[in-house]
Amino acid sequence: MTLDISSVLQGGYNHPLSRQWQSRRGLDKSMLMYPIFVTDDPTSRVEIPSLPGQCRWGVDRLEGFLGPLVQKGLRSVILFGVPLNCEKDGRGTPADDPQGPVILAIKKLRALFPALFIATDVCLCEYTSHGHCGLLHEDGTIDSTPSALRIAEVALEYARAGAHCVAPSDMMDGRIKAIKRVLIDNGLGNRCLLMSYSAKFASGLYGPFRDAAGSAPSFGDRKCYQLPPGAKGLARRAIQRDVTEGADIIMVKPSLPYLDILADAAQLAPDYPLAAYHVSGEYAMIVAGARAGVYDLRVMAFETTESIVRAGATLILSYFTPQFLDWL
Ligand SMILES: NCc1[nH]cc(CCC(=O)O)c1CC(=O)O
Ligand SMILES: [Zn+2]
Ligand SMILES: [Zn+2]
Repeated sequence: MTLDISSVLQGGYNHPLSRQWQSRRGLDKSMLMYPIFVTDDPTSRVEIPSLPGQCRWGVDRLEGFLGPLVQKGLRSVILFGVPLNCEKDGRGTPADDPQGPVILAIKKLRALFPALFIATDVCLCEYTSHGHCGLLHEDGTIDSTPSALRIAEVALEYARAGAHCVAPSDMMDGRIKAIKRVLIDNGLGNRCLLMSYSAKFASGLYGPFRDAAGSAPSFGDRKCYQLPPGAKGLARRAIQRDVTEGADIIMVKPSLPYLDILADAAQLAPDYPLAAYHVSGEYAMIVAGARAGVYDLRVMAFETTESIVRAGATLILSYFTPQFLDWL
């Protein structure tokens, strides 16, 4: 029997941590998911100048880097691949290379830290020659349907490698349904959580990330797939759409300029864990302001993060995670 998308709930609470995310609480360590950049030089550790304190890590370095954080209570990470020695092409072939950094890191982390929840960002922009998040028509516009299918293929490979969660950040129409379908059809529907970057805005706050991941588009921008900053109605529709397409967690991104959208999501999807991505530019601004003497770093990290919780987030993707493990 093939299950309908609307029949499958178990993928959303297969893991002890995803079960905790189903209830609402105040800020604690289990609500933090730490974004990690994994590169294809296994021994490298390269600081990212635009993201002070964050590095690109080779797979062999993950144990030394994450071990102490797991000791301090780190519960989950989200992996981003940064391929530096691969042949990028129009369909992002290296994204699901079995020897690529993300798949190797999933397997390694599953073995090293059995209790750590491993999410993977799913997108093509780090792997396409043009740097866009989907496949393109000849005229350079997005070809949405094959994009969603290709993204679903990549998500399936991450889930097969052992990812507890796949999180598509591409904003292609139909990708949540396509991914959920492929997970169900391959026996992973009840095991792999699908977290949708549902309301992801075309923001100026992704600069440091694109720098870190080498994922800036080589031409044009992402405004035909990421949402216009002023678009409340579209964001609400995107959230509702992803709920009906089978998402287990809804995400809003960036966070502080979009707290109203987060509050809307809490009201539109009250029965879902709600994630907020406190993105690279938000982190870099807070660090820069603290360095300029405008305010205390810790005070602002708490104030912004608690505001995100107040607006309705039950899960926060944060570059401040290592500091919060000391502070909380
Ligand atoms: N699809 C790629 C992706 N996944 C997460 C981020 C941003 C994360 C951050 O800024 O911290 C981006 C950048 C973008 O869409 O250009
Ligand atoms: Zn992308
Ligand atoms: Zn466009």
